[in-house]
Amino acid sequence: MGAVKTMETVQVNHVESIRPRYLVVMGVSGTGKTTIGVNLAEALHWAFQEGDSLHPQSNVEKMHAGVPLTDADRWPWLELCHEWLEKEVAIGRGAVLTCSALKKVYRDVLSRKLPVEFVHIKVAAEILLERMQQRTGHFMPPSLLPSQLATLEDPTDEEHVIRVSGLEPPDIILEKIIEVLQKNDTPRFD
Ligand SMILES: Nc1ncnc2c1ncn2[C@@H]1O[C@H](COP(=O)(O)OP(=O)(O)OP(=O)(O)O)[C@@H](O)[C@H]1O
Ligand SMILES: O=C(O)[C@H](O)[C@@H](O)[C@H](O)[C@H](O)CO
Repeated sequence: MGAVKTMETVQVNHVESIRPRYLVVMGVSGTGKTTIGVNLAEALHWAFQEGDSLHPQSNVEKMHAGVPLTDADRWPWLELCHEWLEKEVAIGRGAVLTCSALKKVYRDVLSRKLPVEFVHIKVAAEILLERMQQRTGHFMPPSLLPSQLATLEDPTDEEHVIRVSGLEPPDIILEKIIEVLQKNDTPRFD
């Protein structure tokens, strides 16, 4: 993939019409959560947090060693992610967090008492493997992709989920997400 186009090169009109929202860009490793999340937050002038940065070092070392995380490994991390979202909701400026959020119960932690919505990026497994193999300097080994896919509970039937294909170029994905945010402005109050 070529360098991700900066948002200046992407036609993003009337972003000011989008009210502050709190999005978790989710999906298995390699789907493009960071690539999309960073640029989405930049385009919307919202806060951004890389969920991976909230992992304790023990989790990073475990994944780097090719060992899948367990629920027990993830609960404290998910609570830190929730805490960040809660802080941003209180500020009220809009925010984007990247977090794999593989299971429904994980998504329930992230959205607990908060108007959190999810953007699920979907990419075919063989493309994910290729991307992870080509990626350099990242702690996540491609060998963990099968466990990521096996753990994922697809949020197909869940509410408050924006679904996008991660196969298109990042700038197109960004435009599509922003279009959905502009068209579907139903606040989440459950
Ligand atoms: N839409 C895209 N088209 C092609 N390549 C992409 C796209 N989005 C991301 N990539 C590439 O795929 C790799 C994974 O992207 P990225 O790190 O953003 O994914 P991620 O979901 O955050 O991964 P992880 O959860 O492992 O951190 C990177 O090398 C990135 O440049
Ligand atoms: O829940 C998990 O198993 C982990 O969070 C992984 O998803 C990593 O964060 C990420 O994918 C790094 O590549």
